[in-house]
Amino acid sequence: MCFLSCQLVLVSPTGEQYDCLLRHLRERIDEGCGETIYVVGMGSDGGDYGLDEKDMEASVATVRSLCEQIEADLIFLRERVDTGGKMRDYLIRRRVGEQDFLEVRYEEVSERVAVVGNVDAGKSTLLGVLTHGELDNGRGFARQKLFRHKHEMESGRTSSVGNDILGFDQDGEVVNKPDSHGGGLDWTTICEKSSKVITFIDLAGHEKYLKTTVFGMTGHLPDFCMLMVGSNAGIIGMTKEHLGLALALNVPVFVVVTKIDMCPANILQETLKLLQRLLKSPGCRKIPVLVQNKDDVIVTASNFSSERMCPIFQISNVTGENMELLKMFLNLLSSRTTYNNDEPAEFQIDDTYSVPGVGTVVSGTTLRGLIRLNDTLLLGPDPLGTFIQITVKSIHRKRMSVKEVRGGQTASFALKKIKRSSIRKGMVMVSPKLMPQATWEFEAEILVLHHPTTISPRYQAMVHCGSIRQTATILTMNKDCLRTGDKASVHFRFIKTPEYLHCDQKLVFREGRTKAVGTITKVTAYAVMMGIRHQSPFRFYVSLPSSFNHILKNSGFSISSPSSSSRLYPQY
Ligand SMILES: Nc1nc2c(ncn2[C@@H]2O[C@H](COP(=O)(O)OP(=O)(O)OP(=O)(O)O)[C@@H](O)[C@H]2O)c(=O)[nH]1
Repeated sequence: MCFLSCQLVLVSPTGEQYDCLLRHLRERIDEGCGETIYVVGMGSDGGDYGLDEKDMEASVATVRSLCEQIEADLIFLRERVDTGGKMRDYLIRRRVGEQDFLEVRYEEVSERVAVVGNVDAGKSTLLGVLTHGELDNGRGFARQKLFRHKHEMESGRTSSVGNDILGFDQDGEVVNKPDSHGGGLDWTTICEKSSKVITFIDLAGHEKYLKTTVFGMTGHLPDFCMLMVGSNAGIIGMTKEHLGLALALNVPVFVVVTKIDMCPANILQETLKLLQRLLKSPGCRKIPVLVQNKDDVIVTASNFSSERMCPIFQISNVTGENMELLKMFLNLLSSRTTYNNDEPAEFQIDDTYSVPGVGTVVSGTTLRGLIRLNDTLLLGPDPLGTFIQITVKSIHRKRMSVKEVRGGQTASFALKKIKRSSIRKGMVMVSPKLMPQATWEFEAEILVLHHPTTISPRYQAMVHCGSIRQTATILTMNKDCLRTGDKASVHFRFIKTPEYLHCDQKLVFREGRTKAVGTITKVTAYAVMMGIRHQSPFRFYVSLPSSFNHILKNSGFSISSPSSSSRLYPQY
């Protein structure tokens, strides 16, 4: 493999070398979830670089041929000339697959970006500008297109987790087109025309909605986090909380500083200085990079998820300044999470709907494995910890009917013969092979990010884990009490209903301004009534716990019922 480290490797490879290059490229594309940035004219160890015109042409021809073999597009990004000669950066992206079902295609390459930041930082406005292609007027014009709930429209605040998509074609151009009727976006057309789709998860900025934000960050599995800061307001309110949350959950963060059109130069510089200081602080340990041009975009995008680099963009939603750099970055963003389709399927539910004519619909994220139409899965746990068999009758993804969904993809499923009221957020649908068990108690290693006094046993707070959101009590811990900055191993117990949990899952533990993050280390199944209920009135339990009465009392058979209003079809 050492020949790969020579910059001349692509000029005229032998058959064996060509196969090796192909294997190497395939691996990189798989690692990058369908795309990679490829530098021509530089050895793989970065040591030798530079080619003359003739060798560059021959090398590009080889790369083009490699791309044809793996059915990928080769997109030119930039050329650099150094003393050693020329180097070129290309984006190589796998082409979209054709889906024969209902003749719709869906994109291969897709990233989820959580949008956070303080109230008025311009989150909804930027999403409106990006996804609807029209600049803002500084008085809330662009965000109008995004508001989903009436009360948000009235107060101008985002309170629900919203989703918007931005599609890029093969040439990196935005596919979303301004809508002349003022209505919503045509997701089907966007997905059909795109080789890459970004889904934005617009999370609330107001402290009042922190639980929605935490839920969005834990439950929606974002690949990246876009932290928005108003240049005139600076690092205020929830900015640090949101940054801390993203870092604690290991989600790579990039920063967008908005409103540069209305901010005096000295205030903008002050905001940038404080931001850089915060990012470099021991709590964050990031390398801030002010993105000024296309080269900065390519360098930061290439090193983003693997390195500690944190790009900072300075934009205006009103004049559109630097918007092209941000769009280019979004097009080049590539996550490193790989999913194995052979694993048994797991899907977490984060919302339920009643759709007239369709029935009960659940939406959420496929955590792993592949789910196909007509698959039989186990849905649960209910308050008694049981799971019921269900069959997947239809699948929607980004508002389109599809035949299957894979790990990392959001989707909604229509379920037959099941009431919406018997399903709640935090439930899962999993492959029967997993023999799922519900759990009341678990242990986690936690870090207290903030607590005004001390945390001790019997303390109760809300646990967010994936789409689970339930109060839990601390039963025991390996320290007498915990203060801000303390780490401990803590034993928790849910107060209302058992949940389906895994070791290694991240969790957020919060109540008011108290916040702790952690990782589940042990899941206790002793108090679980495990069984599979078929769609009949009969239940059977594999084991009865000693604390049976206690559990019944605690669960009260009451499932927290989802809000009664029948909403629109889920926007996945
Ligand atoms: N001049 C100027 N105004 C902007 C810019 N971006 C946003 N605004 C204005 O700032 C106000 C607040 O923007 P929003 O998008 O609602 O802020 P937000 O962060 O989504 O706020 P929440 O949804 O409440 O969390 C609106 O009136 C926008 O028109 C910008 O770049 N320049």
